[in-house]
Amino acid sequence: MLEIKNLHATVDGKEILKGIDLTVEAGKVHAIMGPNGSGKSTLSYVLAGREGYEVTEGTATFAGQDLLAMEPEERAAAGLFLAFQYPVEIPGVSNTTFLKEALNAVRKTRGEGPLDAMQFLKLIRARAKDLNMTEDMIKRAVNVGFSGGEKKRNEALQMAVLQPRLAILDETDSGLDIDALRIVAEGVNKLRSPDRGMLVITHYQRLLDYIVPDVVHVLAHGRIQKTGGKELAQELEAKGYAEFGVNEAA
Ligand SMILES: Nc1ncnc2c1ncn2[C@@H]1O[C@H](COP(=O)(O)OP(=O)(O)OP(=O)(O)O)[C@@H](O)[C@H]1O
Repeated sequence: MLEIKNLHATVDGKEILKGIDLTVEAGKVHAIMGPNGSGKSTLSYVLAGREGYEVTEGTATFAGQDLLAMEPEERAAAGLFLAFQYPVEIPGVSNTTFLKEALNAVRKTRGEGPLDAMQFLKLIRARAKDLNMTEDMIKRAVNVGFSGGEKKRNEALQMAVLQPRLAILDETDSGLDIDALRIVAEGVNKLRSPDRGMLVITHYQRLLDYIVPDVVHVLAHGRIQKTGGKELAQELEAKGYAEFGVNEAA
């Protein structure tokens, strides 16, 4: 599904990723944990194709395609989804309009016809209900005036509607209260499927109590330093990241 080899990337001329090797198989949930400033968000931005992040060495293939050669919108259309750590606000564009356009663009790539307004409304209402989101929230402009937790729920809604092949969740737990965390995690768990891969980036083991990962990686100093099963997350919670040293930037 996703195969990253020796990935190096710089931001403003500073090398942040220093040789990442990571394979996410279909049907698996991989978690990345690591101290502040270790490069977790940088990795997700590089995979999504965000401007300003320059890959200097290495490769990343997604479903057999050269991911790094694709434009960001081609990556999204091919089924890559990134739930942002800081979701952006889009004034003047309603959640419903935004998601309908996004879904129909993805459907087009899959060779499927567009959903009409009624079909789409039925879909988004059902998915919003699963996440305890009100009708008002799906009609409002994307993330405008949403609380931190509501924005994270909205990311989960986007993912539930778009049904990506590979979902990357960047600190989706931050800003969520305990009930919202459970609801969002349930939403994510519903999306677990044999043909979908997931990469969950988090600081805390708490999220991983709800979204139980198959594999856990520790990212520190721009590289994967350790890989293990779900028990590695518990170990980190107990011991912290001391054994991996403190990041220069932290
Ligand atoms: N535009 C930039 N210019 C210089 N350095 C940057 C820039 N953007 C990010 N960095 C640096 O890259 C490093 C990695 O940042 P990144 O956001 O990937 O870390 P992270 O592991 O996601 O951290 P956190 O857990 O705190 O969210 C940090 O030291 C950060 O200061």
